[in-house]
Amino acid sequence: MSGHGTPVPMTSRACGPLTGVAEVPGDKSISHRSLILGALSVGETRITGLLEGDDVLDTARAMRAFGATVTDHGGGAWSVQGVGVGGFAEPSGVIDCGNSGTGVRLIMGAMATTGITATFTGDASLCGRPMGRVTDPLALFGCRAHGRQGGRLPMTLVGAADPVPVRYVVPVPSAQVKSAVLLAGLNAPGETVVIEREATRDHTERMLAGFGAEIDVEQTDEGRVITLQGRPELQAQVIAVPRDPSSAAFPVCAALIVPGSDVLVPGIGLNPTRAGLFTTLREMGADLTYENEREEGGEPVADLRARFSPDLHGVVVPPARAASMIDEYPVLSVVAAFAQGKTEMRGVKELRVKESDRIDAMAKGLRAAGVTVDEGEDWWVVTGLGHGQVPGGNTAESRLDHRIAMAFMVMGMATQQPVSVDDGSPITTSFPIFGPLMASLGALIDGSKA
Ligand SMILES: O=C(O)C1=C[C@@H](OP(=O)(O)O)[C@@H](O)[C@H](O)C1
Ligand SMILES: C=C(OP(=O)(O)O)C(=O)O
Repeated sequence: MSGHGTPVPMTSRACGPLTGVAEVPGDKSISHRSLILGALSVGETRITGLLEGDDVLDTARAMRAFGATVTDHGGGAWSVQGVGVGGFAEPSGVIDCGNSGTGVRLIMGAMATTGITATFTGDASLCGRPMGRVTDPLALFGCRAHGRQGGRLPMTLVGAADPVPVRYVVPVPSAQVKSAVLLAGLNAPGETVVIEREATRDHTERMLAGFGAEIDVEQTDEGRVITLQGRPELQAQVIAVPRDPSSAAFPVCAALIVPGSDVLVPGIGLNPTRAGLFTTLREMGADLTYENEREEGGEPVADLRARFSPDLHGVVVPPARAASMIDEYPVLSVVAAFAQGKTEMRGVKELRVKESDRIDAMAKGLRAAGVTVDEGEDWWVVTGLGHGQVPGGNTAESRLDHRIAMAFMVMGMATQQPVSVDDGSPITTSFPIFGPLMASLGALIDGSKA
């Protein structure tokens, strides 16, 4: 649970070259799903490389509350003794998902078609985020939700005792919504069909197949049509969680803007539904190479090598790429500030309903650092000043948003004056070793607890 403690102000200042190997933690999306699918399967799922960030630890606690046995064996090794599809027990207390949209929305889906009732809450950020996007499709299965105005947490879900399968076209590009419907479909008899017009990260589909569910994905004129047969017996798995590309983004982007840098980020998942940032950076002229390309656990993986790139230029990032880099726009906007010319980011309305309104949070901080940002409801444009030309000297609000805090810490590594954030404590939600890892590469960050 994040954001409940004392704020941790942090300051980042210009540093010498960043060099070395950045072993970033496990993938957050895959970590949540490993715990949830482990809890819904029969037998013991063994997981290595689990991200031990607050978001995932909250999901582990929640799975215990629903009756699974979740054990931490140390060093990222965990096991989950599952209760089987439909086997969730009614929790005796409120489920606190902390700062995690993925956690709360996927768990809501997983319990929505069991005849139990559960009450969910979270921190101030999560309680401000829309849950109707999940509870609307869950209502089609027969699940009832009672929350605050605007479909906000705290919220009680009364699961459907007699669920029916659904066919649902996801109205927003969201892997969380898609996944919630699929997880609910697990305990509905018959065929649940989810259609997404724009492809979003496909970890749920891949993992459901891995756990033995009958799931079929077809690309049609309507979009990606995912068909799941309900009431499978999921079989426990052995899972090695790959390192998180969304966390790799921070040392990679830092290396591109700090003179003389040369950083290797090994073992990063390059699933095309997640790799949009790296494509964009290369289009901008980044010296970013994929080394030792291979496949691990059914996912394409490579070691990323990022070197200082003095001649970055602005690009237009197309809306079609948004889902594959949705969490990376904050740090991309920082790189854009050090490029020549405008970087246009379009089709990104979803950024306004993340842990914070990420367009607003970044635009305000970038402007305070001397960078011009124009914005509309679903777009923003950063006018780059070029390498060495970004003034900095500002204190940005992190707004309980880990990605905003880390993006501004990266910016301060290459600005003329240091850059601060009022509260870096949210960083532990997704990247608990951010501070020491960046320091080991040569970054100068004060105040870091993470
Ligand atoms: O399914 C997931 O694991 C996630 C989906 C994305 O959210 P949306 O589904 O809201 O786009 C992303 O922003 C989040 O960090 C993780
Ligand atoms: C949006 C994010 O997470 P979530 O929706 O799980 O809170 C994120 O990690 O950037």
